[in-house]
Amino acid sequence: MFRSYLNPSSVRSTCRFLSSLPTYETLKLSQPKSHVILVELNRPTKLNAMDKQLFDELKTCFEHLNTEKSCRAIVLTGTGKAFCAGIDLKYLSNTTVNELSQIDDVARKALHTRRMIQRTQASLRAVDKCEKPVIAAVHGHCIGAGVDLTACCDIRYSSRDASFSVKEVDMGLAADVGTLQIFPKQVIDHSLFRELVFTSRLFRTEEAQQIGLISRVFDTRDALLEAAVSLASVIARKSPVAVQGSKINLNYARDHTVDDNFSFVSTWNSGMLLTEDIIKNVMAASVSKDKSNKDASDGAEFEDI
Ligand SMILES: CC/C=C\C=C\CC(=O)SCCNC(=O)CCNC(=O)[C@H](O)C(C)(C)COP(=O)(O)OP(=O)(O)OC[C@H]1O[C@@H](n2cnc3c(N)ncnc32)[C@H](O)[C@@H]1OP(=O)(O)O
Repeated sequence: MFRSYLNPSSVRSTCRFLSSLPTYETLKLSQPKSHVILVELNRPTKLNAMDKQLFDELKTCFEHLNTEKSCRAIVLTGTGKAFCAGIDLKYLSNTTVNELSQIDDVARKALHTRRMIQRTQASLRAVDKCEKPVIAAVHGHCIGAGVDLTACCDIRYSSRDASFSVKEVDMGLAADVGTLQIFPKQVIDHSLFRELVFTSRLFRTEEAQQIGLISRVFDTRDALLEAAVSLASVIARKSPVAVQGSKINLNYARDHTVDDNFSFVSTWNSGMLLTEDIIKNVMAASVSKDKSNKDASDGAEFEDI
């Protein structure tokens, strides 16, 4: 289906790029538009539940895309009928029951568990830390670690059929890979968010929009993917210096004080304002003014980073 997004001018760079991509068993990668990479969680028979291999491959993949010049924006979705049904329950029970049963000392059990949690955190944080904007396109079930994964994305769209659950309380734990660490800095309706966390109850797109988890809802999955890819393509045509600098500053601002944020951006822009992209944008804007173009950066082409 995504081949239909390809246009002839992007085919050559697509082939060059795809041939250099590593392949994954639990992820499917494609390039629907120039500089846009579609990453699909690919365990459809398990509703894309995340096992050790998927966690590991997700980390490798996003660390690779972070430095891949041909990638400027990413759409993250799931194959099959769900976005993600959370952590793989077999993997969870294997790591929390089987592996721990072979360790006697309680401190060593704790350290073993801590390492597993930190490995899982590093996997999802690779999405958060990736300097290219990541758009989550959510359909069907989005449960537990699936919600954590969306917390690590920059923009979240969904189809009308999406349903969500912050399932961790019902599993007997506090969510530890994104939902409780990132969303409290972003959600609008904290009262409803806390209700959803404490009850683990399923919620639909209306409430997901109310808390600010989802910004746009589409009637069908095709419409969702088309909109997500098209948004990614708009972002990918902008100056990558400006877009990636904006993501770095947004993430920094989320994690620091206002004083720190002003200080950081003054140092950041003392170098970045020297970019040729500013000249290109100014020139494109003056041309576009003549032609009444609505997008100031239309017509400007920017070097890969
Ligand atoms: C360090 C800790 C880090 C992270 C912790 C995260 C915590 C969590 O993620 S908690 C959430 C865990 N997930 C769940 O509890 C969801 C379990 N799944 C379901 O409840 C249902 O599958 C469903 C999502 C409601 C969908 O139901 P339905 O449409 O009827 O499909 P099924 O027939 O149940 O599923 C199809 C197929 O997928 C397998 N599967 C679904 N979810 C998981 C999962 N989480 N882990 C492993 N496998 C899963 C299910 O077993 C079926 O497989 P078969 O081989 O066909 O049996």
